[in-house]
Amino acid sequence: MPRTEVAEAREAVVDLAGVSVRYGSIRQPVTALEGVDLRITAGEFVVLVGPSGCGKTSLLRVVAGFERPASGRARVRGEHPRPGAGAGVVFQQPRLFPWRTVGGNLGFALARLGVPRAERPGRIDELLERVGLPGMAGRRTWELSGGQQQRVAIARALAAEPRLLLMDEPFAALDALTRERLQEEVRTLAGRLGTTVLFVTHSAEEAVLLGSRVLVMAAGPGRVVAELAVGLPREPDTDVPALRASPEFARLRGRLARTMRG
Ligand SMILES: Nc1ncnc2c1ncn2[C@@H]1O[C@H](COP(=O)(O)OP(=O)(O)OP(=O)(O)O)[C@@H](O)[C@H]1O
Repeated sequence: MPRTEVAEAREAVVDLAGVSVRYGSIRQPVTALEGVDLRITAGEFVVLVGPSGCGKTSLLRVVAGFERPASGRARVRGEHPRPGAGAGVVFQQPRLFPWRTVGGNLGFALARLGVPRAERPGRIDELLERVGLPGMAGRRTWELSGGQQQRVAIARALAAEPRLLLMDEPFAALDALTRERLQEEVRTLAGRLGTTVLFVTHSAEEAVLLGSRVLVMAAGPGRVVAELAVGLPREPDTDVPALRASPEFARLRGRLARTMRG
């Protein structure tokens, strides 16, 4: 690897120092986050876990550029975070364009990325295949179930093959089988493309399966209280179903669940 690439690989993609986020009024302030430090380097898959209200979404919103910290410093690749700066974002709700078809939603994203018109139908079919919705390009989004809509939103984020992917409980509304399938898809894809991911979940199992590093947060005020390095294999050809069944996976999941309870 040339020297510049080595330096880039070590450079922080996300760099937060002493970040605090406050909502509400001066009379009734809500401190969602207090003094959070977070450094994520290229290719890391960082998962945030913690009880409801501990500031996970707020942290993601700071990195996405939707929320400005009340104090502290936030940088994404050395710059102030701003929406549309290249990070792919998947929210808890799908937020699709209701007036476009499924293919229209994906085609719009591909067009914005400069994918030539002639290549778009093939790319759309491939993306829908990946999220388990083959042949659904012509459907209206309102004809889809909530879980199916969320899969379209995930396909839209994957379409851009972003270098930074921010995901806020993206699989929460899906049935167990679809969730497992998409966990495997996102894990493999991120590994193959070297995508840096910041992912929010309530599930210790999901956190250990996906994350190379898991940060445990606590509320009142929202902060990071523990960190777990996950040393499970991440090569693109990893047999993920076998990994799920491995004793090491069970050990890590148990350890994280205990930390989350404690
Ligand atoms: N727009 C807002 N106005 C006022 N308070 C807010 C706002 N958004 C979030 N909060 C408060 O900030 C705190 C952190 O919220 P946040 O959504 O970041 O937590 P979370 O860990 O993502 O929660 P959950 O797991 O339930 O999604 C909570 O106390 C919440 O009530």
